[in-house]
Amino acid sequence: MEAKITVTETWLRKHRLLHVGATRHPFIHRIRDGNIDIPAFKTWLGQDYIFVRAFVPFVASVLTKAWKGSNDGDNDVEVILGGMAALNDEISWFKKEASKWDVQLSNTVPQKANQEYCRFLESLTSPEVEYTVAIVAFWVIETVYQESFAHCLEDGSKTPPELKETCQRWGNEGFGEYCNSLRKIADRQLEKASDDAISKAEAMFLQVLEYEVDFWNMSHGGI
Ligand SMILES: Cc1ncc(CN)c(N)n1
Repeated sequence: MEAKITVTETWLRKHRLLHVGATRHPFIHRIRDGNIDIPAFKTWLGQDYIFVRAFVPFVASVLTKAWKGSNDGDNDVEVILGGMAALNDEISWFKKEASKWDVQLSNTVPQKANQEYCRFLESLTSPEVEYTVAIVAFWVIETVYQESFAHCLEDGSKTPPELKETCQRWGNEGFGEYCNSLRKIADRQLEKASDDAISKAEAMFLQVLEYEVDFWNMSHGGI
């Protein structure tokens, strides 16, 4: 018997070009090919630290929605809580990495694309954004980084040794399993969602991919 195609699978097929654009961006290709220019990496590092700090309240809002909107037997709260714990480590890692690369985090000003993305995240904390839509956004945000950085660790990649730890942070198997758990939660929610909620969630899927592309663009001179 053929496995049933999930909603997220249909979106990934339908919007393949945009998905590839977000997960195989030139910034990632340059890391993987060993051609990354260090100022671009440092720009990404400083900007992503700002993003991650804004990501925490968004994840907290998803956690609240999971607590209200999932059943006792589901482990949504545990999965999201695990993500929050990882973010705590991530913030410490950014501080350590910034000092290694001589990036002054306190002097880093968010660029336009980052400001807009952070503002968007803040808008998603509203109780009016349903759990299904919020969990889709969360899954896409985490998965773009997982797929992008895992690509830099595949056989044949020429990622410079000093950037391997960065790629491991999101490209490791454990992070991949966590992203799969988020995807399963999203698909379970989508299975029981109204047509209207599914359309909103699909629009969210596309919007997050676009924000991610703009975010990568920033690191190589885009605004
Ligand atoms: C822009 C962006 N997107 C996703 C992630 C993964 N948490 C991140 N750190 N930064």
